[in-house]
Amino acid sequence: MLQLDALTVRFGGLTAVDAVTFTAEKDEVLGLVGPNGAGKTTLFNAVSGLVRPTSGRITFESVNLLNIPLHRRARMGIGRTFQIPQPLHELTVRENLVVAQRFGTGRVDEVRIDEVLDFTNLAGRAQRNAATELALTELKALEIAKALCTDPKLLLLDEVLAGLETSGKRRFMKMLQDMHKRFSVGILIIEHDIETITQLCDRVIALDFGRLIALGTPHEVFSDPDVVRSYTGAQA
Ligand SMILES: Nc1ncnc2c1ncn2[C@@H]1O[C@H](COP(=O)(O)OP(=O)(O)OP(=O)(O)O)[C@@H](O)[C@H]1O
Repeated sequence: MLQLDALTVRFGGLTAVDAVTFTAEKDEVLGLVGPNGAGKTTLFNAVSGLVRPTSGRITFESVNLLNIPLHRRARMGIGRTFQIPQPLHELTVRENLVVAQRFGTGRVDEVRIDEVLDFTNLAGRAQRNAATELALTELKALEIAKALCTDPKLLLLDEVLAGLETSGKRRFMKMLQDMHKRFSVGILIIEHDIETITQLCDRVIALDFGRLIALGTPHEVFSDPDVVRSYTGAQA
């Protein structure tokens, strides 16, 4: 579904993503790991259209994304969440979903919004102010809900589980697994926690200094000497 061929993003002299090649399929949950600064968010930005690649190619369902702007990528089915939840201030939870859906699809589908509110356990909070009246777990659920409203085929999730305590994290992981099946949405997820990635993902990509250093099952990747070294080095 999504294919990256030698994708490279440079910021001046810094190569944030360095000739990365891989394919993500609709029926899988794919993890993206690597130490801080490895290039994970930049890769997401290139796929969603926030950053223009320096070289290489990104195709989605065989369409070259190079000259396709952000909103059209959303309409093609590429959804994303941000590391720091970004609700629209002054608006309720439901209004946030309406805005996100209109941007991502060009229309408003109240039935879909109700279904998504229900699925993300936000139905009881629909009339609350999204910026000031939600707990962290609810804010993160809203990020997922905003993306789900746009009927995505592929969701890019940027550290959606970060900051949650154990039980919240467990509930959220279950929601992501259910979402993958119920809405037939492929998932590409950035996450630091090895246990979470191992439980959630079919395959994992490890980046280090922008380069893809391992790709395989969680077990294969987390036992790869280069990955162990990159994680140990990062902690040291
Ligand atoms: N707009 C930008 N301009 C210049 N440098 C940038 C820009 N965005 C990211 N970088 C740099 O590119 C490199 C990769 O950053 P990126 O945020 O993609 O890493 P990451 O793996 O997502 O890190 P983290 O886990 O901390 O979120 C870093 O060295 C970062 O400082």
